[in-house]
Amino acid sequence: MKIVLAPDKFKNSLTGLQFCDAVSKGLEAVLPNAEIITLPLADGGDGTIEVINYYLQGKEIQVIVNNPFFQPVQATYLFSEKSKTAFVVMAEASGVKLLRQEQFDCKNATTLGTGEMIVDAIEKGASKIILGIGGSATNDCGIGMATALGYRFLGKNNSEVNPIGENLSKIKFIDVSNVNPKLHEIDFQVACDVTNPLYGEHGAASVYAAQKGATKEDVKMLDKGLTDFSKIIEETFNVNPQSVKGAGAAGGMGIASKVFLKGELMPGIELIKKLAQFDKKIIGADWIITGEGKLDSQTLSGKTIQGILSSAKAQKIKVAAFCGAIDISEEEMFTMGINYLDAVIKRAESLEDAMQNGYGYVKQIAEEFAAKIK
Ligand SMILES: O=C(O)[C@H](O)CO
Repeated sequence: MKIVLAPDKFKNSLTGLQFCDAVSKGLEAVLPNAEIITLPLADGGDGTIEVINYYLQGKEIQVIVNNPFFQPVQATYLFSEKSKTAFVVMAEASGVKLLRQEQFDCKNATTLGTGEMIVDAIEKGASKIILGIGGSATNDCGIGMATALGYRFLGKNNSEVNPIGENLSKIKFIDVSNVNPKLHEIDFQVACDVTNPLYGEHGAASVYAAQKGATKEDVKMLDKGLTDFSKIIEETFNVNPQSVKGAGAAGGMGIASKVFLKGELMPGIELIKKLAQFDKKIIGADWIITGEGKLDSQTLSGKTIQGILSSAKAQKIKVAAFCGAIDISEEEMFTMGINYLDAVIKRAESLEDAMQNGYGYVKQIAEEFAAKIK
């Protein structure tokens, strides 16, 4: 029997790897001869660094860069000397997680620090960079990041424009003559957390800027900035930003990654599945066991479990989900393609007990499951 363990994290309770450890122990107690393969996954958000490092076997690199408001901050990225691959998460340098809510002010924020992490990775000799975008405090269409890489954004009288969202409409010309010469030797893969277009009703500013401190007027001004700047992008790179899915991720970092880095954009889960060689490693499996903190109909749209279900369906592999809590009906579960479902909360005395003793409960769930499929 071949069983693949492919969980997301249980937020504030178990990491994906702890889940795999608990489930392996539970399965081995009942099915000592089963072949168990551990492939933790993530969608590009929280917990992704740990999962990526499982596959990359990289070293944590600490570097001082600019935070969203041009102040020094220590940011961490991963680097694997062996595969010359770096994994850079923009939120480390340019994310809302660095700020208190009252500091959110995306019109004045920059992605410069993300570019500085990329420069550091290039200097370390990276030939491939995986860039996770999302959770940003910015709406600068990636001009801060691009500035760190040598692009110059010029306004009236060829004056250099400070790389913040508020200034996008001032840009008349992009000077590419001083771009870091090593930049285009690097293979950039970009994990986007959303698929929004750059501007308009569903664009970066209209949908996300208010969460990052923009007033109604700011949102309008930022959306106009993205619209104006998209024309400059099209003139310079011959790419229509509005036709790029995910262009509006992270305040326009989606399109920035495409035109300035020549990166390939994809949903976070798909990128991590690729890194894990997921579709290859699950060949011939009898079961895939997945899990996450809470399973509800919303979780199933576009997140980690959805990515697992699509791969499992393509190879006709049965799926079991062990979750913290469940908020879907049995009918929904079958429609989604889940064949077996159990939850920690059914056994725990309270939410606190479920969170604190998740490991033991998950192991128990795995033992019961193994006894049923034996
Ligand atoms: O950073 C942001 O703007 C959101 O996470 C969407 O990408």
